[in-house]
Amino acid sequence: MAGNFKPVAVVTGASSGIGAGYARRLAARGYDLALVARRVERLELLARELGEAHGTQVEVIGADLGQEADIARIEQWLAGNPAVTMLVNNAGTSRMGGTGALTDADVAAMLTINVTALTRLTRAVLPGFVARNEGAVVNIASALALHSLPLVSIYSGTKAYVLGFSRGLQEEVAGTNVRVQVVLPAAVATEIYDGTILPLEQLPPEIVMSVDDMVDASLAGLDRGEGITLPSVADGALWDAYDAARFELFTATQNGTPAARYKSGQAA
Ligand SMILES: NC(=O)C1=CN([C@@H]2O[C@H](COP(=O)(O)OP(=O)(O)OC[C@H]3O[C@@H](n4cnc5c(N)ncnc54)[C@H](OP(=O)(O)O)[C@@H]3O)[C@@H](O)[C@H]2O)C=CC1
Ligand SMILES: CC(=O)[C@H](N)C(=O)O
Repeated sequence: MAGNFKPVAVVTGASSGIGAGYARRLAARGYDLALVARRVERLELLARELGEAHGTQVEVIGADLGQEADIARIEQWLAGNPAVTMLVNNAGTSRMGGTGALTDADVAAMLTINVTALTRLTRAVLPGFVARNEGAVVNIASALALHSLPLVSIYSGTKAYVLGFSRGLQEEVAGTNVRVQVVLPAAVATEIYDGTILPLEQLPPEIVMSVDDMVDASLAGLDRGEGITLPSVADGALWDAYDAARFELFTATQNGTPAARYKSGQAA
């Protein structure tokens, strides 16, 4: 733990859904919190609830992570706060629609909130975590990091970035006590579906997880030392097989010779 500070967990996107779920569970685990989102009134209600329930000290930080000035402000706050020992990069947005049909603002929001802000906030905490040889970054990706679907092509791409970035980071901090966990939930019952062309009610109920189940599974994964957590996947060996195939394929690319099927006149 840093100095004499009580550990502080920072949760972005804590005004609803998965982020609010993390805030509740981390408060119960004894963390003080810094909660980031645009809807400050919701964060304040949650702060009051957690203060009463657990004595949690909560800093409410209103910020629009789609805006450069706000990202920079949170970066500075994180970099200058050695009590922070956990960053949950949860804030995210999903704008559904064909790639050509989305507005430029929709596309910018997904790229900025899901990719740029997550990257910059991670970069802000990482040097302190490494210097203190402690700390955890929890990045919320999605099962769509593994499988792009039409109507969410850009969203899927942003989540594939979160997965790839997090895996690289895991290699970077290997050998230290700094942890990087990437979480790949499938459908979770939250407001992210509200007002979209795929409202929650249209999903088969049996594929939808509750926020509490998802957060509890993810924290159990963190406790188990997992780098990659798939809360709804019963057979953990599926990931091992997938990752082994991915690595075999990558290894096969490390070959300076064009494959025979790409050479004119040669059979595949
Ligand atoms: N629900 C699901 O099925 C799944 C969700 N996820 C991911 O989980 C994460 C949380 O989403 P979920 O809980 O489902 O959805 P919610 O819509 O309930 O929560 C999204 C959170 O992100 C915050 N947020 C959105 N835009 C901004 C912004 N511009 N600046 C700051 N905060 C912002 C919202 O706060 P505010 O509006 O107050 O700013 C809110 O707290 C996302 O990264 C999402 O991609 C992954 C897989 C499945
Ligand atoms: C399609 C979505 O927006 C969903 N939140 C997911 O990540 O599965």
